[in-house]
Amino acid sequence: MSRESLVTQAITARNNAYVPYSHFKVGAAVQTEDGTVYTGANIENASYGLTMCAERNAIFAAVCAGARKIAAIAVVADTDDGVSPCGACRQVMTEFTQPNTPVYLGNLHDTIEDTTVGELLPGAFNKEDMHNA
Ligand SMILES: O=c1ccn([C@H]2C[C@H](O)[C@@H](CO)O2)c(=O)[nH]1
Ligand SMILES: [Zn+2]
Repeated sequence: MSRESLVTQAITARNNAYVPYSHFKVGAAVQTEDGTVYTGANIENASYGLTMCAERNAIFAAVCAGARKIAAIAVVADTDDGVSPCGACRQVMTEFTQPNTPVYLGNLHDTIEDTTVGELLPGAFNKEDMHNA
């Protein structure tokens, strides 16, 4: 699947964002190692801190379906440049990817910035660091 196609699926997923507080819709799509795509959108709550980001919803959908390895991630929002994932999402991306896993940061105007999970969170804490786990 092309990066454009993954971004297009993230843009479609964004339509279902639930954002009555910020009015800032975000969409995400992740491709697993077998090629299946899972999508997510941000879901807010009257208790603001319970909000869940689009990226994590997409990753968790893949993991709930049994996937453990994610091969590519796309995130989109109505931003001037590609949207920048929050720190929590960067850490969750790290759990199911490799440092060189591509991340496509898009907007609604055909911008796609290419980066990687390792560039988004250098020096991330990861499960290989935990000798006793
Ligand atoms: O990468 C991001 C950045 C923000 N948000 C959401 C959280 C909240 O609903 C809204 C404003 O922060 O955007 C995401 O889903 N992903
Ligand atoms: Zn986030």
